[in-house]
Amino acid sequence: MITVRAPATSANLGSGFDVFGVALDRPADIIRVERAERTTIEITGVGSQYIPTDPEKNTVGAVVDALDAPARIEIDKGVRPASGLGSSAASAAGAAVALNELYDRGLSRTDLVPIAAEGEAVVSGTAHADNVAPSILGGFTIATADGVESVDTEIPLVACLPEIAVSTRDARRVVPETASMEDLVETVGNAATLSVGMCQADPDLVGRGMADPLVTPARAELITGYDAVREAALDAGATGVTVSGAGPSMLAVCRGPDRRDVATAMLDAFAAHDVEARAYQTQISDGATIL
Ligand SMILES: Nc1ncnc2c1ncn2[C@@H]1O[C@H](COP(=O)(O)OP(=O)(O)OP(=O)(O)O)[C@@H](O)[C@H]1O
Ligand SMILES: N[C@@H](CCO)C(=O)O
Repeated sequence: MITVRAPATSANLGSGFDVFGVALDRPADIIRVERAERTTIEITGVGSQYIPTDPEKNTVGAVVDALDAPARIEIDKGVRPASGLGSSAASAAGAAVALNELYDRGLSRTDLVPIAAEGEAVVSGTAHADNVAPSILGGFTIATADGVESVDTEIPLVACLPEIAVSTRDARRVVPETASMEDLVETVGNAATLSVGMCQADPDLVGRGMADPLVTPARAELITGYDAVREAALDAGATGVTVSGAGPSMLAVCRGPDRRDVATAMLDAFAAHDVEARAYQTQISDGATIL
């Protein structure tokens, strides 16, 4: 049996829609695989009742097919589904790493990224790699049609998950189909600033570079209390706040000493809107680990 811990991730980071992602040091999914004639999936853990065990409908099923690696698969969910924390991707990423090892396929971590991304197509309709890339490779990742780059870096984060359900499929429907040249220029500048900030492990630059006039405003409307939570986090010292992935989680970048205050401020602001939430005081981390 092979066991893999695959971390939660936060995609987009505002200015990098469908491109940027980071691995979080918690929460994580645990994936166990052993060879079998026919693929079966058992799921335990947070939100497991909402996740299909049919391999045709679970993200790990597409990975099994791509690697031609039938297995008995146990998924212990640490990452709540429809959270904006890469729940569907964590399972796909963990399965890709585990099945590659189990069947001795010899693929590199980079090779596994497009394979795990096939799982994302099962749930959201597109094989976007911005969650599976950081869950497999760790760090800050830039996933484009031409491949994936990753940067090891250290940035303190707060990921705040409200008890609101937003599916990636629904959140993709509100993404504008066109953009003005003015907004594109602003976004390119912000994305470049963010990338430099990641390379320099500078929370100020990363926070500034997360600003996004294109996708985030439409998605923020799906999150009750978004503006108040964002303001509260900034007042408590966050250097930038945005929607995590497709939401409903919100991601705040901060300096290490401010992380606890930022988490408390975000929770209090959600509570003021009668929304229960939990906050992960976290940081950018390594990718999937074989235990
Ligand atoms: N192994 C899996 N783990 C989690 N969700 C899964 C899995 N397989 C299928 N799903 C389905 O995927 C959907 C959750 O994926 P979705 O992309 O909406 O959320 P997310 O991965 O938490 O968000 P994001 O990609 O924005 O970070 C749910 O409908 C769930 O049933
Ligand atoms: N880039 C994806 C991430 C969520 O799966 C989106 O925002 O729709």
